[in-house]
Amino acid sequence: MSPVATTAKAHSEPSQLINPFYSPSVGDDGDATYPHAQLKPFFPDVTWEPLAELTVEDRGLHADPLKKSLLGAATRVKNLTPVIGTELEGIDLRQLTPQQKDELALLVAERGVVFLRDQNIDIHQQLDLARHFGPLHKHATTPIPKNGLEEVHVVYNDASRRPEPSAFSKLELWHSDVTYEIQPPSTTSLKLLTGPEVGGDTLWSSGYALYSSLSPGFQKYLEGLTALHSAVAQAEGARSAGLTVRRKEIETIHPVVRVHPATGWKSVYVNPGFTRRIVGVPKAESDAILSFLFHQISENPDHQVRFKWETNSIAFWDNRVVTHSATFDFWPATRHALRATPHGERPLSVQEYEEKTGKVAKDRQIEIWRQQGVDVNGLHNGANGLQKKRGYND
Ligand SMILES: O=C(O)CCC(=O)C(=O)O
Ligand SMILES: [Fe+2]
Repeated sequence: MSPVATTAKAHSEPSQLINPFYSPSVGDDGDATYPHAQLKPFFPDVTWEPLAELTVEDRGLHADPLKKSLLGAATRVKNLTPVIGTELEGIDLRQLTPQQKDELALLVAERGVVFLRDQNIDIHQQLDLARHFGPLHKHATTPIPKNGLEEVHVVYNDASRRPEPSAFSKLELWHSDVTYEIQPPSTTSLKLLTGPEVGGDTLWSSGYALYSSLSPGFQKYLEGLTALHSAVAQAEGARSAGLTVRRKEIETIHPVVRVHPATGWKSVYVNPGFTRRIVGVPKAESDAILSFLFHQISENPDHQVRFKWETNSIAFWDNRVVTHSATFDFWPATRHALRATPHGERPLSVQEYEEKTGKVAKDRQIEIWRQQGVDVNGLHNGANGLQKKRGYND
């Protein structure tokens, strides 16, 4: 018999509702021919202690800023948009040296998300690579593989249940992973094992670009704020689907603008999936600010990249500086992917970063223009500065 209760629903996050897009987890029956049957979703009936404080030092801090060893080994380095997303060709992730792994961490930190195709790295090797970036996170509610690897988060959908798209909004699906944790994830990877011929793309949105798009007064205002991130709805969604919540749900307050330890760039750190309110301001103000930021995350195409997966594609994203959202347009096809999720540092506000490092935190866009020799005087940021000169809506 399958170890998975037939009523259990395979789901990834966020599951604020019982997510209709996630199909029931089926047992081994009929799976004999599926090569990844042992990696299909399974919900262990176990519980874990609260997470202890972890020592984490970002590997990007150890990297050559020019990333010569990694980029020199690639046959092609293709930026997919100016602000987010790079595809690397000619690299075999199984062959990376420690130096190249550090450079990959820095590249992901700078570009938000990095894609590689045709990677034969298996899940054990993917976990080992992830461990280079930090101690691995175990998710409290999403499925692990049937083979029992507790540090793997399984993404799985198939024909057995038809999605009901009207049940929740697309905005709610945008998230950064498990931001309610005290030390939320850093350089996270997802590898696609099986996917539809077309559809099932994933989108990422840059928190650096969102920060850069705001006016100086608003940037300063956000830099002084903190927000509450909550695991409660996700845990309740799991319980009402009959699943065991493996670690007690928590709520954590993080800065609204955090600084990436390796790039020193400021990034907006709220997300529709898990951020519930801004602390210490009237509720109406919190609702308005979060709604504005959430809509910028989900609707501003200038901040986004969209990836079309193939079997053996892998994405590395830095959960500290991007949000992401899957699409669910591929039913009845099967889509199966595995995630490895290192813990990062406790998020640092601008003030904390500057006090700790003695450095000044930067606006990514201004910094890049400065490097390109652009006269940035009077340009408080990218989009707004240029639009002012050009006129709106021309
Ligand atoms: O299915 C996807 O493309 C992404 C799912 C997701 O949000 C995750 O694995 O973190
Ligand atoms: Fe996610």
